[in-house]
Parts: sequence; structure tokens; C-alpha cells
Amino acid sequence: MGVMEKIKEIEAEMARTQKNKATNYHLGTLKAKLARLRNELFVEQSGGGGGGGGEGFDVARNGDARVALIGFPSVGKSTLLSRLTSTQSEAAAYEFTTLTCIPGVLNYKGSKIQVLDLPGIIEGAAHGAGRGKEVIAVARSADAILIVLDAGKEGLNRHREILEQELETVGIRLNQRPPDVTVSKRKSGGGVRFASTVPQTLLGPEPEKLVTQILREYKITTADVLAREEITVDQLVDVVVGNREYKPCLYLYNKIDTITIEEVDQLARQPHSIVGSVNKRWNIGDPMEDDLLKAKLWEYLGLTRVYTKRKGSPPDLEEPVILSEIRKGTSVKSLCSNISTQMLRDLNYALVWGTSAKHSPQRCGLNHKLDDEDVVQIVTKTIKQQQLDKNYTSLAQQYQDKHSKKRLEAKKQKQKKLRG
Ligand SMILES: Nc1nc2c(ncn2[C@@H]2O[C@H](COP(=O)(O)OP(=O)(O)OP(=O)(O)O)[C@@H](O)[C@H]2O)c(=O)[nH]1
Ligand SMILES: [K+]
Ligand SMILES: [Mg+2]
Repeated sequence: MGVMEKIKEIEAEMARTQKNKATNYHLGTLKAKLARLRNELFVEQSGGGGGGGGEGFDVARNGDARVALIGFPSVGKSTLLSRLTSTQSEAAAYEFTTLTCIPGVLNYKGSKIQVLDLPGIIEGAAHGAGRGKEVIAVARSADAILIVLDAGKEGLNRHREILEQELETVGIRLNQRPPDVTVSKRKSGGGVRFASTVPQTLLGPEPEKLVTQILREYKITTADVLAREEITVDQLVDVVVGNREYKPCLYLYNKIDTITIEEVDQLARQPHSIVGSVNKRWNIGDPMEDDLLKAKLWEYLGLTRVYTKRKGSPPDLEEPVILSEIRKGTSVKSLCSNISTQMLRDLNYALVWGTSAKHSPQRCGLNHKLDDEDVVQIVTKTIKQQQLDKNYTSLAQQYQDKHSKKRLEAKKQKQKKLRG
């Protein structure tokens, strides 16, 4: 039986099984099996775990962040790209106008956000319908996903669910944090031990038994599992499988010019959603204008502007350094490594003005987290400190060399002995 048939069989069995306390354990086991098979299928399809490079869609990463436009055909993705960026992507009233990945750059608050227009996807995309696999591989590479929906389409809620499901299937988790669970494999026996710092109500009456069964599905028989929050079976499976991508996702209900104001009101209440019309420029303006969509994207990407200044000069307000909370973080360390590796090496401390500082300026170390619009002056080590550092590094290197030489010598001696 192929992987696909096995998946279908398990899905059918899960649908048949009533959800209650008595079946909890059985359902949990089935879920773990299903997740394993789906993962196998995905790895197989993307060429042996190569990360799903997405043939034909090899668009180089560019700018401070990357956003992928995901949606059904003809919802207005290309119209949106042409509105947000200086790139023109062909738009038309027929489905599948776009057949490849079209990159554009959105300039906003001094940052450059790469926006990727993509072909529309349909149900079954994750398993290869249309160019779905490639589209979803691009979604995996993005820092945030913008799901575009046609507010006037029938079955709108179902569309939202299908898109979420397609992304879920390949291990993308939308607007979720990685669960606070660690699975540490042990060398010695003793089976699977489960501990939790909080009561677990979602893992059935015998959490340890279920956890053991789920881990067994992934051939883990001895491990310590520690949960620091209440978790679901799906979350545990995610941790065990390991290759999950946690992404912020914003939903744009486009074409609200085609529905009633009551309907608009309903849609605007959906979580993580904004409503608008690309054609009418409602909530989605021109590249140079500030609008709700851009403001939300900025927020979901966790972008932060930091202005640097030199001693005795005003800050450079023209060109902020853009840091991303979800990529490399917004610490002083991220700022320095963003500028140069030399800067990171030479940093003594940073002087920080702005909302992240307790007083202005505050003297901060590498781990200090910066806020949007903070001003930072990097104070480098004195020449003497740098010399001391260098001496120390070279001493450490000499020490290491000496010892590895000794070890090599000992190894040679031993081999000589063995050879007789
Ligand atoms: N009424 C209305 N129509 C819109 C709006 N935005 C886009 N459209 C129309 O929707 C149609 C499809 O737009 P596209 O930008 O080609 O849609 P797409 O999602 O890129 O489509 P594919 O590339 O085929 O997947 C075009 O006729 C647009 O003019 C809007 O806000 N209101
Ligand atoms: K279209
Ligand atoms: Mg298009």
C-alpha cells in the first residue's frame, strides 16, 4: 500500500471514530501515525528532504523580510502586488493568470519588504495539484504569509480552511508559538518518562501512556519529555517531527466593494484579518502611502527600526537599520552583526536612547533588546582592550594547537603499538 492510501485509510478511520474520553488514546495514536505519513510524503515529494526548493520558483531572497501572497485563483494577488510595489504583475479576470513567482519590493518605514506574487492554489495543492507544491515551498521560505481571499466568493470560510489545511499539511504553523515541550532522548533504558509543570487535560486520563505511544510511532523508546504548558497531541507530534515552520499569517479579505456593509463587518471580526479593496484603494493605498495593510504587515513581521549615531553627531534618521523579531531578533548583538562581524567583535557596550532604555542614554550589553525607533551609539573597545583580546585569542589558539598535537602524537604511538 502506498503512503497516500495509508493516509486515506487513517483519515477514514479517524472520521469513523467518535471523539470521547474512551477513544482519546486511540485517536491520539492515529494522529501521530498520520503526521508521520504526511511528513514522509512531503519529504519524498520535495526530493529527499531538500527543503522543497520549489523548482522553477528560485527567486533570490532580497530585502529585510519576505512575504508570500497565498490564495485561490483570481482573488486579486497580482493586482495587489502591482499596487504595493513598483513591479507590474499581470492581472486579469480569468483564473491562473499568474503561472510563476513574481517578486516585488515594498518600501515601508525605511525597510525593504520582498513581496512574492504566486500562482493561485486549489484544494490538494500540498499533494501536487496545479503548481501547489512549488507555491507552498515558497510559503515555507517566507517570513510571513499574506492569505488573500475574495470577500464576494461563495464558500469563503471553507476557502480559508482549505488554505490553512494545505499549509498545515506541509508543516507550516500559522500564528502559533512553538510549544514549550522538550523531548530529550536518553541512552540508558527506562522507557518514556513524561513530566509536566502544569496539569495536562488534553492528553487523556493517562498522558504518559499516550506520549509513550506517540514517541514509539517515531521509534523513540527511551526519552524524557517535559512540558511547561498544556499541550495537544498535535503539538507533541510537531515537537517530535521537528521540521515545523512557525509563521505569522495575516488574512486579507479583498473585494469588499462587492459585499454589503454587514458582511464586511462580520469579516473584519475574524482573527488576524483585515478587509479592503485593492481596486478601490480601501485600506490598501499606493506604494508611498501609509495604510492599514502595510502597518499590519510591519507588525506581523516584527520589524524594528534602529537609528545609529556617532559620538557627538545627531542620529542618522534617513537610513535606519532594520531588525526583525522573528528572524534574528532585535538585540544589540543582532544590530552589531547586521552592521559587520568586525563591529560585533569590537563592541564594548552600546548607548541606547528610546523606549527600551530605562534612562537615556542607557549603557547596554549584547543581550539588550531594542525597540522600534531606538537610537544606538556603539562604543567600541579601546585599542588596548582589542590588543588584550587578540593576545588572549592567540594564547588560546596556541594552547589548543599544543594539545591537539599531543593527542595526535599519542594516537600515532598507540597505532604503532597495535601494529606491533
Ligand atoms: N471588484 C473587485 N475586483 C478586484 C479587486 N481587486 C482585484 N480585482 C479583480 O479581480 C480579478 C483578478 O485579479 P488578479 O490580480 O489577476 O487575481 P490573482 O489572484 O492574481 O489571480 P491568478 O493569478 O489567476 O491566481 C481582476 O479582474 C481584478 O481587476 C477589488 O478590490 N474589487
Ligand atoms: K486572475
Ligand atoms: Mg495573479
